[in-house]
Parts: sequence; structure tokens; C-alpha cells
Amino acid sequence: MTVLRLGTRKSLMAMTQSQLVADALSERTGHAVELVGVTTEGDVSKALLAQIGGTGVFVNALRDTLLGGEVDFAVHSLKDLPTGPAEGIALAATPRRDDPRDALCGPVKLADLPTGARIGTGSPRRVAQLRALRPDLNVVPIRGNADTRLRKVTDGELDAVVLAYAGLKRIDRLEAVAEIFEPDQMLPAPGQGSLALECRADRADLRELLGTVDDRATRAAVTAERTVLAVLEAGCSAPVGAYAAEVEQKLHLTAAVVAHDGSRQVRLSASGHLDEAEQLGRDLAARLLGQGADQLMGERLEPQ
Ligand SMILES: NCc1[nH]cc(CCC(=O)O)c1CC(=O)O
Repeated sequence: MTVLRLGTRKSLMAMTQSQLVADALSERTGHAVELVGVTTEGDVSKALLAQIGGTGVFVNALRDTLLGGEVDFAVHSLKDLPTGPAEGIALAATPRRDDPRDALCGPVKLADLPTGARIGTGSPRRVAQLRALRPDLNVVPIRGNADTRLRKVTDGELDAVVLAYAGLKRIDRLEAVAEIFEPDQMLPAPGQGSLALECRADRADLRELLGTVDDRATRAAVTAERTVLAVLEAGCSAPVGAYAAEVEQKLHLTAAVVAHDGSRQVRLSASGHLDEAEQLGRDLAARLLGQGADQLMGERLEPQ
């Protein structure tokens, strides 16, 4: 029985989700799994994600260790994976998705925050949707890991922060959640709450082993969501949300592009067969573009 080496970021969130994958794989395949911590550019740089380019900063170092043969597979938050193909690398599995929703963390619900309250988030998607819900709030750009962000609320520097519910659950900080946003209030990021297992494309043996933890409905959902993002040629610095789920054996997809100031949005839904997830995403993206999504994405906020 060979030991599988799992490459992971070293944050508590990453280590926790990687350990969950390791346990599931061991149970299904009988192989022991050893975690190997890797530092990525996203863990080192203090710049805002939107400024350092966003795509790939948490992922590239892990992919390098895969290609260099230092680890057998890597576990990423799927949300952090760029949509483009990576040379020599295969997406071997997307395990069953965790809760995809965003959560408001702080002492009170969104409606109970006073005018001018400071809400921290570095994500243009969350900024735009927060502005649509509460134009009177003061959205403050922040970054850092979830613990650092939550501390800004307990320290009184901010009144609230928005984080992914799934991540808060993994680091055991659900007590900080004041409100969970339904997708019709705040559409999640493509892939939010899901994980991605990557290995070298030429390792058919590993692809088969890792495939034992793949979840078909999750894969279809995240394929549709990420195709929307890819066709819009948007990255994590664009105000784009997309969420798909299986309901009664059909895949239901909703995607939205929101103006940076939250004043307007294009939001559309479609449904189709699970095996046609990519086409579903492609068609919905084309309809979004037909209704002015590219113009909304291109607009920048007036300096305040
Ligand atoms: N960009 C950082 C990141 N990548 C994945 C998650 C949360 C967990 C997930 O979506 O699977 C987070 C933090 C956050 O958005 O709150």
C-alpha cells in the first residue's frame, strides 16, 4: 500500500479541508495519505488580490510541486482555480460540495447595521452585491486569512466582514456568523464551497484513485459555473456570481454580473441536463453578454 502525498496550502482552512479529503480517500482506497504543506504567492504577498492579478496566486506553487513530482496530488479551493487549462495537469475529482453561500460576520444582521457602517471584503463580487443591498454602507477593501479578517471585527476596526460559510465552518468559526445570504441576495462565486483534486495528467493510476471521491452533481454544477466565468473572460476581480445545483435530476444555473456600484445588474437562469453543464454555462454567458454584461464589467467606480 503506497502512501499518497497530498500537497496543500498551510493555512488552517486549507489543512482542514485537505485532511477531510485525505480521510475520505483513505477510507475508499485503503491508501494512507500524508499532507505536505506548500507556501504560495497568495500566502506571502500583502497586496490586494485584485492588484496581484488574482488568478492563480494560491495555485501555481502547488501545481509546480505536482509537476516536479514532490507530491502526488493537490487539494485546492475550487474557487481559487483559474478557469483556463493548466499544461500537464488534470482535475481528477471534485468532492461533494459544502455550503456555497456567503455569510455576514459581525454582531448584527445586514438590515440592522447603522448607516455608514464599515464592512470589509476584498472581493469585487461581494462589494457590488453589498452595495446593491445596502448602498448606504461603507465597504472597505481587506485581505488576509479568515482569522485576520474576523479579528478586525472583534478589534472594532470594522463593523462586519463577509466570508464564505464553508470556509468558516472548516476553521470552526461559525459562531461569528450573523446572517447567511441566500443566493438571490448574494450570488456565490463560481466554485465556492467546493474543492478540487489535481494530479499530473499522465498519471492514469492516480486519476482513477482520486476519482473515487468525485461527486457527479458537484462536477456538473461547478463546470457550468466556471464556464460562465471563462466565457465572460472574467477572473476573481470581476463582479460575477454563478451558482448551479441539481434539482430533480436537472441542473439549474443562475449567473449575474453586477455594476461595481451595485446600481444595476444582469441576472439570468437556465436549466438543463447534468451531462450538458458546459453548454448550459456557455449559453447563459452568451445571453448575459447579449444583455450588456461586458459593459457592466468594464465600468469602473468613480473615485470617491
Ligand atoms: N479566496 C480565498 C478563499 N478561497 C476559498 C475560500 C472559502 C472556502 C470555499 O469557498 O471553498 C476563501 C475564503 C473566503 O472567500 O471567505
